[in-house]
Amino acid sequence: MSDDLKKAAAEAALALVQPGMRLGLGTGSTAKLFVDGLGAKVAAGLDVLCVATSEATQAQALGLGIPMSTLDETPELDLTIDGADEIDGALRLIKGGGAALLREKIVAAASQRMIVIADDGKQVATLGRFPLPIEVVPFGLEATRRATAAAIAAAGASGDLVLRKRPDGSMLLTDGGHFILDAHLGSIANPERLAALLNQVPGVVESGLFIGLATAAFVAGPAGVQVYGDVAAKRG
Ligand SMILES: O=C(CO)[C@H](O)[C@H](O)COP(=O)(O)O
Repeated sequence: MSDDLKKAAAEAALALVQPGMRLGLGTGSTAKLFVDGLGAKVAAGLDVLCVATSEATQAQALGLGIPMSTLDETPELDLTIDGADEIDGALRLIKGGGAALLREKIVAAASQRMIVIADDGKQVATLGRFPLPIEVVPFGLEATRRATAAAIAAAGASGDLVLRKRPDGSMLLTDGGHFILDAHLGSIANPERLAALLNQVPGVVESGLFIGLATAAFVAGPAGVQVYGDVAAKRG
């Protein structure tokens, strides 16, 4: 998808940033464009304090001179801007294509508002065409894989679970030192039930189902940027 659409979504989100805000910075190519734009604003004098959702975003932000904090020092954030792999009509998301789902979910949950920025290729009627990332601890991998498959079946879904590797064939490790199983489900009829069942599997750290976290989305298409949800709404 063209960078122009991602940039348009990122710029719409940049317009929401106010001096003094505590921001969560997402991960991925769309979030990277937002961080680039934020860096330019900081260079021009904007005062913000940010928390990154990955080591990659942390390095990018520090390189741009953006003041960075941690959730230990700054446990409550005003606004998180992040990308997504899929968005449905209820602002439910699949995230984790960039392997940052765990920190992304922790940062989103610590934010009053989470606004998704994406191109319109990410919009779906039903989640699941994008393989669902499931972060698991390395210990007991095969047992966890079987229990995860059983949880997926209990939620009425099915599909291969593929251990994510790097392009060079080595095992992918997340920033937290975990593995990722990508669940190729095709469609997820009941995301809430699947998320709840996955969360009960010992060894599963988190799934890439983000439910009730995004408060709004800027989705860029050829006709411009569409706004979904309420950009001012805060999570209760
Ligand atoms: O969840 C993510 C990383 O873990 C990303 O937000 C998601 O993969 C979208 O990335 P991109 O903007 O590059 O399409």
